[in-house]
Amino acid sequence: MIKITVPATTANIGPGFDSLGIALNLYLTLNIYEATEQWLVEHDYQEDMPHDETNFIVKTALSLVPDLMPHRIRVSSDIPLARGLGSSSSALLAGLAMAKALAHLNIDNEELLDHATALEGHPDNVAPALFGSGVSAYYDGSRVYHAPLHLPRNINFVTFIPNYKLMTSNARKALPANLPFKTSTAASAISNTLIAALNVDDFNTARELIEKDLFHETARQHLVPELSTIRDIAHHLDIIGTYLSGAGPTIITIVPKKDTQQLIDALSAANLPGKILQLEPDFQGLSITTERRS
Ligand SMILES: Nc1ncnc2c1ncn2[C@@H]1O[C@H](COP(=O)(O)OP(=O)(O)O)[C@@H](O)[C@H]1O
Ligand SMILES: N[C@@H](CCOP(=O)(O)O)C(=O)O
Repeated sequence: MIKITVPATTANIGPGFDSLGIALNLYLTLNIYEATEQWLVEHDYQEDMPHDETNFIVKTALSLVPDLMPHRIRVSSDIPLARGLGSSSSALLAGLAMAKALAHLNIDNEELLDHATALEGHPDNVAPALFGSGVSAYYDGSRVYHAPLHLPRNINFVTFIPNYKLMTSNARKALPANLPFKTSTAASAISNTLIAALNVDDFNTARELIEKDLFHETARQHLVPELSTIRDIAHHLDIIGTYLSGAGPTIITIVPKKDTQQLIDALSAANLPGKILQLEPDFQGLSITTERRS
């Protein structure tokens, strides 16, 4: 049996729109069993998700190797769908990794990343899902340039997942078609300075810049009213950097570990409709293991 695991991801991290992302410790697991006549996809999603070759994971695998031999596969995942935690990127990478493993393809992670980004359209989820930890990336339309993002030690990602879904494609429709030159300069300066602050463990500067995004949050905040509520709660505790995870609706506050419980208690008391999780970075990224049955 071949087992593929891919972590969840939180993208943008405030001002790093389509560029910054961090892998988190929720996982999609894909088990690949025997070869079969037709693709057979078992899964435990509550959703109406195809069990045949029209399944997204199989379609992604076939985009890389069109004549891939069908197999019985099983997908299980604790990454919620369409919530801004990179479920589509995890499924997409699982499909590509399956094609690579079954067809014994000789492609490295760079090629895998280019292919995954071409399918996803932006690298900020697929890059950290592939490599683990934090990544800053730029896609020029054919190739991804990327570098690790330094993460402070002793932080948690206090994650509020609303009860409703928001498809990334819909949240992208809310974005402006253009940004004035002055705004773009400021937006990129904020993002650059956030990365520089993280590099020297200056968490005081970093957490302020996390909330100064000029690229996407203002345009999307009407879709996720909880963003301003959670920011207010977090600011009262004076510990905080809160941002819209990916395209939303999940909202994440990066917190020093010591302050985590205090924030979770305050968020729980607000009784917002959704789930609160305490997440941590994943440092491994995508993994493929082969288990031999005796
Ligand atoms: N394991 C999976 N198998 C099949 N399709 C999936 C899987 N995970 C995600 N998807 C597809 O991706 C969609 C969500 O993608 P998207 O809107 O980008 O949100 P997210 O922020 O979760 O990536 C789902 O509605 C579903 O169509
Ligand atoms: N940069 C993208 C990130 C989308 O992430 P997802 O987890 O919501 O798919 C965007 O903001 O649109």
